[in-house]
Amino acid sequence: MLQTSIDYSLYLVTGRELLPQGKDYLQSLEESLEGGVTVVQIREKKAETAEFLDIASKSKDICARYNVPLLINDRIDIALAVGADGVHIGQTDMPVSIARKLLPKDSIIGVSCNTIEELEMAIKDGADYVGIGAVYATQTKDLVKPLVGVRGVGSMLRLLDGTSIKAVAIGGINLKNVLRTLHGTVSETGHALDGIAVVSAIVTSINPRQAAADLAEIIREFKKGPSLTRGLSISTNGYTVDTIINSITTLMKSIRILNPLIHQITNNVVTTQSANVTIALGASPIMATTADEMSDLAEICGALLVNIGTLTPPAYAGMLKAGFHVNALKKPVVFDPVGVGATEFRKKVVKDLLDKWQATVIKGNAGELAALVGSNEVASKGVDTAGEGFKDPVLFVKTLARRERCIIVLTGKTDYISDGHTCAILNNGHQFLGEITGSGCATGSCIASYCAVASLLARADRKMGAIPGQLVEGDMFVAAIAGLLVFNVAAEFAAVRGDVKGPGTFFPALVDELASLTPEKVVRRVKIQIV
Ligand SMILES: Cc1ncc(COP(=O)(O)OP(=O)(O)O)c(N)n1
Ligand SMILES: Cc1ncsc1CCOP(=O)(O)O
Repeated sequence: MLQTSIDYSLYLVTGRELLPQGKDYLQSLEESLEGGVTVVQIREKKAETAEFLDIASKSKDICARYNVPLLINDRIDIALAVGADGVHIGQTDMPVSIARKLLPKDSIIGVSCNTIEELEMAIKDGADYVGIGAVYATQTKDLVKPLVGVRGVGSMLRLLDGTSIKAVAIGGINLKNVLRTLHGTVSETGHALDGIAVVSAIVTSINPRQAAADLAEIIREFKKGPSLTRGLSISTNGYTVDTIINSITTLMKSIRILNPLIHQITNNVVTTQSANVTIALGASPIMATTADEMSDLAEICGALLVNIGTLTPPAYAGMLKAGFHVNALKKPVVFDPVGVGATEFRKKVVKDLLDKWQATVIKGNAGELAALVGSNEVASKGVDTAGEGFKDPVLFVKTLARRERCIIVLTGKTDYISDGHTCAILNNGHQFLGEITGSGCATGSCIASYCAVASLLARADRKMGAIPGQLVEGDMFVAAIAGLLVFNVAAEFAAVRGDVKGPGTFFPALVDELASLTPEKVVRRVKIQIV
């Protein structure tokens, strides 16, 4: 089989010990191939040589009928004996150079990689493909190395730019997280995985044909969708102020009709304010933190907001579950890493959350976003930015959006929003917003509310941006701008009201203005620049 013709999309690693009771191994393999598995690796950790040989030989015959390459885990001798298409070798197995000498010309050699250093070595050694992992926790193998996480995979994929080496990710990947994994692992340079390797997601199924078909469809749709290169915005022709304003007008009108439910796991300083702001916009808040209810809430909400302002271990457990379920249902997740730079615990939690689920929008001030990327260009004081902001905020948000595969909102006197390609610069708002607590958190509620509307509209009308292979459907870039703009313009109207004497009377007036704000009033005051 020609190396170039190999499709790594859905790579099955076998695991006979995981078969459902009564399910025959060869039957399961054949059904998996019917469902769309494109590469098979026989992984037999406990079989004696004779048994391994028998299984490999029978598996080879079945794979040949489907024209699917068969690889052998670890054992060069078995690969040679059954005429397999190649081998998969781990870091402590046979070196690639020796395997290459022993195997026939054009054999495929895959290498497991857990770190950048291992990947660099695999490239140097001339591997044909790499298996990067484990991405997530898995029950299938006792892991001795740290989890790579989706963002870790993305930073490794960059190294494959300009090479012909293919890459699959492995470890804990299943139907619920496969799209999130494909989306989140795309590198800053746009390098995507060639495929996904799974054991339990197919082998444990009583219907492996269906399990494989479901995975294969998601992978296929992702690969052909523009989300591969565009991330979470939908315009391929570029945005203009007019197109953005038109879309915001639609979102503002639709929110009062659709009244989306916004699930908010937020901090206990701002819960009531954020809920009231959400209602004033025309959406419905539900403020719930308990892990046990996250799966049900994901089904009924239009979007999720996760705000770590007053982080507690139970809320953290809820956040992990909520984002996972919301990702699986392709709904938006807005993430507000409040005060991430303040403590090591917050830093650890933020890294973990972003590795476990994909944020649609990350919103933060300069201090928070600097801490998120580990930069000391901007300092924080608790939850606030200290001193000057970024030297080049436009470049910063564009780069971070590409790295995190989401929309980045950098808040401050001037707000910067980017999808990694375009940046919107907003200059609305009022100084009172900086004199009350929770205005930043409430902005997160506004962004989540409009993200929900954009996603619901897209699902209802394919023309509004629904793309099957995309992690979240609808234009999240415009939705994020809408959230900021509506909140900040309402603040401008509230601040000049006769009944507003200062920050204390400002907040109720702000809620009133949000409740009565029209698209026409927003259009009149908008100060936006697109770069
Ligand atoms: C595609 C793929 N990637 C990684 C592995 C893991 O291989 P290894 O590190 O050799 O561990 P074992 O599978 O031998 O336990 C793999 N098998 N396949
Ligand atoms: C073989 C292997 N190597 C790293 S994780 C893993 C097991 C993957 O199994 P599953 O897909 O069931 O998590």
